[in-house]
Amino acid sequence: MKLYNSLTRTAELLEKSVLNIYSCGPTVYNYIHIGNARPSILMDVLIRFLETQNIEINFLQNITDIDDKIINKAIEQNQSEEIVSKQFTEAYLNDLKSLNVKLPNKITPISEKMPEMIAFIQALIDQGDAYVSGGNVYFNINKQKANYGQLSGRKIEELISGERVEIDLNKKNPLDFTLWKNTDIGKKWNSPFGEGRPGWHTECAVLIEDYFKGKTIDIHAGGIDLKFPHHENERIQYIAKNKIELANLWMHNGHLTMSGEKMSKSLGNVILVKEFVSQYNPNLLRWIFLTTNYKQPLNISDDLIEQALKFFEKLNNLRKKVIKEIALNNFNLKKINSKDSLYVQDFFKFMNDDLNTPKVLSLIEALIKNINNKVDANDVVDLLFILNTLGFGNVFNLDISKEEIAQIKKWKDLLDANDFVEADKLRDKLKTKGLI
Ligand SMILES: Nc1ncnc2c1ncn2[C@@H]1O[C@H](COP(=O)(O)OP(=O)(O)OP(=O)(O)O)[C@@H](O)[C@H]1O
Ligand SMILES: [Zn+2]
Repeated sequence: MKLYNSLTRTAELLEKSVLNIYSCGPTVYNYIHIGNARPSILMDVLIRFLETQNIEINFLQNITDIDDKIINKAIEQNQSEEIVSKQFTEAYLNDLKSLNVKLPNKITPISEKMPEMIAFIQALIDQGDAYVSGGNVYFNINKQKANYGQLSGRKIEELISGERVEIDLNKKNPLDFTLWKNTDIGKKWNSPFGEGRPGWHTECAVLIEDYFKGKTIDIHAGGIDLKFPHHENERIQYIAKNKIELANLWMHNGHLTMSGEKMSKSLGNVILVKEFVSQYNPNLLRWIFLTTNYKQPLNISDDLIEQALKFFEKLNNLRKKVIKEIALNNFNLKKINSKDSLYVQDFFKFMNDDLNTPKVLSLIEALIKNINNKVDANDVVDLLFILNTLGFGNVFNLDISKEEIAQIKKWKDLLDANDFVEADKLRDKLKTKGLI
């Protein structure tokens, strides 16, 4: 398949049978919002799709369980940092489950890798790629000028004059970033360079090095806001330490916005995942994300939610229609053609084209229309396959027991015999079960 690589700014062919993937996980100081769910659902769709082609996936994600935001929350709640991070790690995993997102192969809280972090930073100091100053350890950008800025596509001079860089007299170069932070508050670890905590960029780089044994991974994913400085700084440390690229391909999803502004905890314009799923079927969010290419920004609105509701209503009506065919006309879900149909071929073509999900949704619409015209086993099986691959769970569930078939038949007989009172009673029962 072809995927867009933020590093080379081209769509590149992905042709391996085993893929090592990393995605930056949440900082666990709060519940996640539906914007945070965009990278999770994106990776879920990508991985489910790759798995249909028997590609083996090794997917690692971190949990940032040490951070200033967690410390502040712990102080605010008068609780330990461990309790706060444990509470929100569990909430995060629950939210993923509620969205039918398959968990990564490995989820590692960064606090579990402290000796590895310290060894990594020490190695960078030993080789002159990092230095101790004012109790902190900084990465030495001057030594890596040739590689720095490649991911974000910015020149060092531009970055230095940029307003995002804070002036710090401890630094040799204003772009030098913190690998180890000497701090007064929060949990601290002992290290040869003093008590403190690792910086966020180092955490991801070390986890990747540790889990993937210092190799170049295939895909590194995360939201576009992480491209600079976070991913740039992850990458440069890895290059300095291991003399190889961190990732062959960098994948960045666009932001979910609300009224045109990035959905963000700090701005407060958030819909939490747990709020969303208590109000709507979680599949709505997945559908909403698929309406737009993952690289583009996506604005959530009442109108879009309305469109999603309509789509699932249509799908549910179709499901009932097929169930009726199964119960009353002995419709059999066996595929007649063993070869991939044109629909499935198109599905692969669109997905292979950098996950062109808007086109996939149009394809689903066409398939639904076709089945509505004539309930055909090949079409129904194709629709099931496509919905399943996209991770829509059992939204198009056609399972029906013999007993339920008998009840639908009986309802039909009662109607034919004009026994409307009994027919209505049975109809209510079948309706509650979502069968008609
Ligand atoms: N509005 C958004 N749309 C899409 N992805 C987002 C959005 N906000 C955050 N992300 C992504 O969610 C993932 C988790 O990030 P993280 O926990 O750092 O969120 P965050 O940046 O703290 O959120 P916020 O900006 O709301 O405080 C990252 O990959 C990040 O890029
Ligand atoms: Zn990261």
